[in-house]
Amino acid sequence: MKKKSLLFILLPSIIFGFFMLTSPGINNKPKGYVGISSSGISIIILITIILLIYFLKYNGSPQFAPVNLKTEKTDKKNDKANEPKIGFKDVAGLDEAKEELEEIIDFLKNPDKYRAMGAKIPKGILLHGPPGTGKTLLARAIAGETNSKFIAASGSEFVEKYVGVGAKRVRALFEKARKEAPSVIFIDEIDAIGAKRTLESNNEKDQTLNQLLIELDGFNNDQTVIVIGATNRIDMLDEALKRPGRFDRNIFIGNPDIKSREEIFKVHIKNKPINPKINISELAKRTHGMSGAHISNIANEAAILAVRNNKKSIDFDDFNNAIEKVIGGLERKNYSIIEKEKRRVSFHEAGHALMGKILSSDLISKISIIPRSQALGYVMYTPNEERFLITKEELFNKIKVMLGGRAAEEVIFGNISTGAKDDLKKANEIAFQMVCEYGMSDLGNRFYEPTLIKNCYDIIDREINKIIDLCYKDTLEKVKLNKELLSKVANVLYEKETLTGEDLNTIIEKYNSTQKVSII
Ligand SMILES: Nc1ncnc2c1ncn2[C@@H]1O[C@H](COP(=O)(O)OP(=O)(O)OP(=O)(O)O)[C@@H](O)[C@H]1O
Ligand SMILES: [Zn+2]
Repeated sequence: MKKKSLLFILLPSIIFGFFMLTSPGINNKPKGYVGISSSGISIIILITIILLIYFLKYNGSPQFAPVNLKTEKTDKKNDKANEPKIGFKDVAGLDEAKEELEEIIDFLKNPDKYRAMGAKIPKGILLHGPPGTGKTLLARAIAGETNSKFIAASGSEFVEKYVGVGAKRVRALFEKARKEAPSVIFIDEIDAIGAKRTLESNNEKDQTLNQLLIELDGFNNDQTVIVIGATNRIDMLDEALKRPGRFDRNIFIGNPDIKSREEIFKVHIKNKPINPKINISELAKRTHGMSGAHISNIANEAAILAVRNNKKSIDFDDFNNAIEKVIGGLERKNYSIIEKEKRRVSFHEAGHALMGKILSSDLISKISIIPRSQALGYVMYTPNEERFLITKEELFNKIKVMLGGRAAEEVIFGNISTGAKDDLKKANEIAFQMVCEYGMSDLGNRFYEPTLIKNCYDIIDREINKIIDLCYKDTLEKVKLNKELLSKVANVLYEKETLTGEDLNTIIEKYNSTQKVSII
């Protein structure tokens, strides 16, 4: 019986019983007497006891709490028998992530091969990145590719008031996964249980997290179970969770670039009647900064609009209106700013890349104008070689690469923007260390203790200023000298949104072939 219906029957009957038994007419008591007869008392006590037991059983005591209250929902989610199997072909783009997951897939497919070698089996993977980028989809595809059972849960399902309930659910989840192995456990919003523990301890949360750690440690090599956690806030996770043997691999799943957006569109229009004149790359171009979930939403909206207008197939207008609608649902202001500033961000990032190439510091692995956490774009480097010592010249070069973004903005637009905040912070940190820790300024071979730094702040500040100024002047000069190449890189970046190190080399080589003297 449902909790609510029982309450509806029992509560009125108690009240009714009370009034009946205390009513003077019924019990033939003298007028004014409001006492209760002894049989009345026993009935009320009996009903109260029944009520009390009921509430203790279902509400109060954690021992009685049903384990995994949401199994119904989770089971529904997991019961993929009637749904078509999802594989990597349904996940568009995300090539780097897929490549990283190859090994996990191979393990799930051929666990014995790894066991025979005595190899430690990978257990936990964290997928992190903005919402709607395909983390759940990817986890599902791993299960599909390997014919494993997909067992999904959300971190918030384990957050409970009563001590021990969350932990019990974690145990039940892993038990189920072991029973149904090979299996993939997917815990969305893992930060809800895996958040950093603070001094104000919360017994229930701590127990749940501890249970998760115990389960992760408790796997042995015979069990083919992989745990995938997803979060938008990897910085919030407790370090214990990221230790070797637990979630020791993390893969960033970012918003798609223009090519990936095109592929995502293709996945989502596959089963829809589409006007053959539709230019998908144009759709991709118009959805800069959007996630896979937005694109899937657009495809669906476009189909609805086509039905509403009694069309036989979805045409460009439907897509256009759907894009407008989704943009309208996003914070319109933010979105249009991202779009408008795409050109400035392209030049800014190209400025970093250009300086990186000229000064041949660390290898550039990727340049992107797809927003990532706070940054509107970024350049990723792979360190050239394992190094412990860095020369003064190399530190100068690092600062110049960091200032390359601002210099490019100044050279191209004639003004500067707030976009260089993080670059300036990092450049100033290096300059500060050069002055106070490495003895690389005009103040000589000095090391400044914190107390001394306070007292000599003015002269230290002047030295930092000198270093940054010197670097910026040189950076400006180099950017001006290579303005044409900068524009070439920025324009391709604007078009493609991400460039690999190789793409960058190709652009430079092509440019150099048109020059008498090659600059880089
Ligand atoms: N790379 C992709 N290829 C195809 N479809 C995608 C892709 N990324 C997202 N989608 C679409 O967006 C929907 C939502 O994606 P998903 O739930 O996997 O995102 P998520 O990263 O798990 O989001 P959240 O962080 O909000 O849980 C998917 O069901 C799919 O339709
Ligand atoms: Zn920058």
